Amino acid sequence: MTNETWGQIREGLINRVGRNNYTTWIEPLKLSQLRNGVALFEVPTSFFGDWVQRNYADHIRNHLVTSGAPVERLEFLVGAENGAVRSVAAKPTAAPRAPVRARAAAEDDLPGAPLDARFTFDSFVVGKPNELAHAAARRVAEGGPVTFNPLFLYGGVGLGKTHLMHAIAHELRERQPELRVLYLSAEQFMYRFIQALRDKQVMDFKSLFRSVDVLMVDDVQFIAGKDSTQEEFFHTFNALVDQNKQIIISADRAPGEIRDLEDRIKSRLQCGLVVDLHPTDYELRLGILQQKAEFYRGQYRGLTISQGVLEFLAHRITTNVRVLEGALTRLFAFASLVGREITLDLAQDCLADILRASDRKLTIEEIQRKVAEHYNVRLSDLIGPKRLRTIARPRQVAMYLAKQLTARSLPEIGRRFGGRDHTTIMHGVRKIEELAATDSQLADDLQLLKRLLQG
Ligand SMILES: Nc1ncnc2c1ncn2[C@@H]1O[C@H](COP(=O)(O)OP(=O)(O)OP(=O)(O)O)[C@@H](O)[C@H]1O
Repeated sequence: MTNETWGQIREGLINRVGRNNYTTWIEPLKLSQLRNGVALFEVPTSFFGDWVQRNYADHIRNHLVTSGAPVERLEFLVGAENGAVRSVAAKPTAAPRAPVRARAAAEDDLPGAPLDARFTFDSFVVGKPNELAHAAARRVAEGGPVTFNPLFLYGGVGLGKTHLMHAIAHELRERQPELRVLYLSAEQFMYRFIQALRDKQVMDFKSLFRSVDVLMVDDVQFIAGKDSTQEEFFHTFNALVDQNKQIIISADRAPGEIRDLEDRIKSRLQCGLVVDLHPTDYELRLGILQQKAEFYRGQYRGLTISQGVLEFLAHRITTNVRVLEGALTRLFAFASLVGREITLDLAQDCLADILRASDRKLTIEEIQRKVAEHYNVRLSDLIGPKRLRTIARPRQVAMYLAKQLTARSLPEIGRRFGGRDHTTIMHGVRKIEELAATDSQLADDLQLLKRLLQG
């Protein structure tokens, strides 16, 4: 099999892995050779090869076998600039840690935001929901040749985007102090730009932003709808990419979902690696709590917190990490003030408001409204009797989400969908489950809606 044939058959994987994953991980793979049951792919970086090996190797192998190629295993080689290749197994060599001396010289004139010293890789707890974002951030922080540009991190409030960006900046500054690393929020980018316009110093602004080696812009959704800032951002972005300088961006949603952001910017933002920080799961929350509790134990000497209380908090506070941290901080401060032990009772008293807010239940009406808005259909149609496919499918999506995201029974859901029978709801839920397994667009829609509803 040649690379050309691979190019023709690989599209069959879109349904298995979803379009986004296909574009990011499958399309860039070049089949270098297929011999003795081993398919050898060329990949841009060792990180890339590792990720594909871990997550997509089985899909690719099965697909090759069903397409008639006798493949037993996959191997990945990193394509080097001169055409030579090195095996993915080879550990990437970390850039030597240079002394911190050159740092001030490199960044003296940069108008960035200060970095939070606590936001490092060491203090970032890794779990399934943020595994890829963390790995990608680590890769960028190693420095070396730019492999994906930009790195686009997105996710709901308080899930660690800023933490990861600061961690990259800390690490780069330590490894390569001569690099000009600029971190700022999109809001600060806009104010600096407006200030430059007002002071007639736009050329200075442009040359300053084009002189950095690494640009990090946090919360980029802020510039949506702000036309001249978007324009300037677009030119800065292009100038840096042309110079092969690393850009790291964060936002509260994927580039394609940011309203009022110009299409050309969306498409630029999608060119690199787009990574989602998923809402936390129980294990990750517990891990974060354990790490922070360790820190507080040192601060409030003599004060301890039992595993049971930590588990209780991880179960009950599911909104985001910022709230979780806030709860623990309050608990330690309160216990130390009143001189009491941290018990479950104390936690329930002291955190009553946070626990109540976390208990807020999503309603079926909220789900229906969000789904109607997403598919651009009327709420009354979504609940009503119309059988048109353009309405019936969103209706089934809403039924599916109502079952997944609330504790309501099928008859209860049926009542809220215009008095439908529970078997109709069950049919709708099953239909969406089946379709989502093969229809990547639908799977993406479900993921987005869940995030919006739970965020
Ligand atoms: N995986 C993690 N391990 C340790 N701390 C974390 C983790 N995720 C988030 N945090 C902590 O949660 C708090 C909120 O994180 P951060 O500010 O990075 O969120 P964000 O995604 O940028 O949110 P926003 O969109 O509101 O800016 C920070 O104190 C951060 O250190």
